[in-house]
Amino acid sequence: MGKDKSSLEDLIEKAGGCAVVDGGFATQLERHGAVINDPLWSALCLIKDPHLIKQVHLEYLEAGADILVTSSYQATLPGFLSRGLSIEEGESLLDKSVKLAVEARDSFWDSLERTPGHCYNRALVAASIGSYGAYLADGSEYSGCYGLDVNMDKLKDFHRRRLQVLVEAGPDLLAFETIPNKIEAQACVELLEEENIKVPSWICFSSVDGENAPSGESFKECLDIINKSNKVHAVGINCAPPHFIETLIHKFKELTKKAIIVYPNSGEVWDGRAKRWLPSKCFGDDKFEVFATRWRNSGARLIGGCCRTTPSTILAISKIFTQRMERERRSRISSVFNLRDYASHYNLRNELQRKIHIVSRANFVLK
Ligand SMILES: C[S+](C)CC[C@H](N)C(=O)O
Ligand SMILES: N[C@@H](CCS)C(=O)O
Ligand SMILES: [Zn+2]
Repeated sequence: MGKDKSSLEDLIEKAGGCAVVDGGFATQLERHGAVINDPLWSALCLIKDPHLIKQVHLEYLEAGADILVTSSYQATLPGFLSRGLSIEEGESLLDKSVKLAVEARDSFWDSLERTPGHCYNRALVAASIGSYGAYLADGSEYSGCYGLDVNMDKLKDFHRRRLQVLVEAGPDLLAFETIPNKIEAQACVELLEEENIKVPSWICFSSVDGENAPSGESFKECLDIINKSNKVHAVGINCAPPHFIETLIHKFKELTKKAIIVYPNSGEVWDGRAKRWLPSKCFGDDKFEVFATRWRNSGARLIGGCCRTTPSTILAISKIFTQRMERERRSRISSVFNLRDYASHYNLRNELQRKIHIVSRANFVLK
């Protein structure tokens, strides 16, 4: 029996085979002046400036994002508790992170009703679940070094309640982001099963060498675990430099049948101690445009940007994908016309032959 298409697969199909994920969320908050040099990082805005969160979501929608990733990357209950908030307040902020994105999506979609012929899809909201390393706020989402006291149970305990609250808030998808090692990938997979989560999810790894997970463990080891789960619909890389991505897509294609998702950062490197981006090989929107085509041709089905990319990056990607879809649509129409031409030519020929046959038969009868 064929299995039903998930909302994610449906979106990918509607988008012409490759959907666009939004870009750096915290980056865009900062461009609007938000100060997030804080252990809560972008989640600080959930407390201080929720309107700005909605505005950034709207900017990514306008740029053509098919998927919004929520502001919950570094929003965690222990993080909020150490801020002096109660459990109820922390849970309400997690709920709010999803609601803000849903509200932005709904109001943008409603406004499009007044724009005939627009080429947007109704976006999906993916609840961001940053890695344990993100919560540690020491840059360990890029090293995978969690210390000896961190075992499977600890990781599951860390993720469980946030996962429950986010799911309860009603996102379309779950986005596990910048997972740096095998044990955390396994914790996520086991949790999805234990909590019987019905919301489709993706799991994305960071990478600092372009070959392995940051911990040094091979992606084969990591994907072997994920492949066993039917709760994970896509797997890939986020917040790694763009020049690693094409090779990693080819590697992932050999390791999994799941949809492949990539949303790299600009190429700059995060200094976890100084809490700032170090200037290094940095790729602009023009490069993303070229890369995105190559990533798509290599087999990625979800493409976007992560830190230090902005709505203009997403606009560059979505524009070339929309143009491509338009070209494909035109060539489909022209091949339908060709087929029709052929069919009418064929019918005409048959019709002529039938008439010739009738005339010759009549001649024969008359003779
Ligand atoms: C994706 S990194 C730039 C997020 C910030 C990091 N977890 C930190 O707090 O240092
Ligand atoms: N969704 C997060 C990921 C940080 S690596 C953001 O874009 O800020
Ligand atoms: Zn990032």
